[in-house]
Amino acid sequence: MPADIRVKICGLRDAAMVDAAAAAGAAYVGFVFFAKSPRNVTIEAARDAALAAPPGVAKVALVVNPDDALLDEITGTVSLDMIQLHGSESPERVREVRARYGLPVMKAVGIQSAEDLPALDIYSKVADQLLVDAKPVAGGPLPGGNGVPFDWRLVSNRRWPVPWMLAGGLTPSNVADAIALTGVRQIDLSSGVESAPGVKDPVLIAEFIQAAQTAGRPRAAAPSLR
Ligand SMILES: O=C(O)c1ccccc1NCC(=O)[C@H](O)[C@H](O)COP(=O)(O)O
Repeated sequence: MPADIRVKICGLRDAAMVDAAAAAGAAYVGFVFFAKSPRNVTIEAARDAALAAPPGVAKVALVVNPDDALLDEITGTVSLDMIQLHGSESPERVREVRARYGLPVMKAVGIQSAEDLPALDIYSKVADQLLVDAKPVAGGPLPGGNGVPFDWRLVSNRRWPVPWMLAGGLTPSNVADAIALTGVRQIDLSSGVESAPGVKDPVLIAEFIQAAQTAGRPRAAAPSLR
């Protein structure tokens, strides 16, 4: 039987949110370091929140075109398992960050049309994981976390040499379709489990993870009539 679907709940801001995500079965928790986001955390708040993550739950720092000074401060303060680069970082920058911090790097790639797909092949050669997300609206305030899906058929049953996560507008109601259509085994989301911008809802988190894991399990064979 394939392993369970692994869910990353992104944009957690305190220990209570981390507790709720971990209790519901999240495999990853994400902290957003981006001042314009309603999910932005200070480095100190992320440090405290990360301490609430039990062993086995990976702690991810999400940054957008970070310089080394910011990454030095984050990685020197917060206990982390992965860095998520969510800006326009080049493949060379992905390599540099991996080498400098000794942490796995997940590179987010925004998808809107088939023209965006070659970037996934390029980044799959330098990153440890890919985050296949909806492309943000041009001129919009946030590079991610916009609650907007893309056309999942573009990545239907696609594989890369590294693991990947699907993101963009996923909710408890549409996650089963997303899994069925793409064959993805890892899911990332943020706004789909919020009661208000930046405020995670523990009930929605539990509902989402339950829906994702149910959808990811192979169906039992129909009983024989004889
Ligand atoms: O979530 C944010 O506020 C954010 C800000 C800046 C860059 C990226 C951001 N989020 C990226 C994520 O990893 C989200 O989980 C992903 O884009 C999906 O978001 P959603 O469509 O809200 O589920």
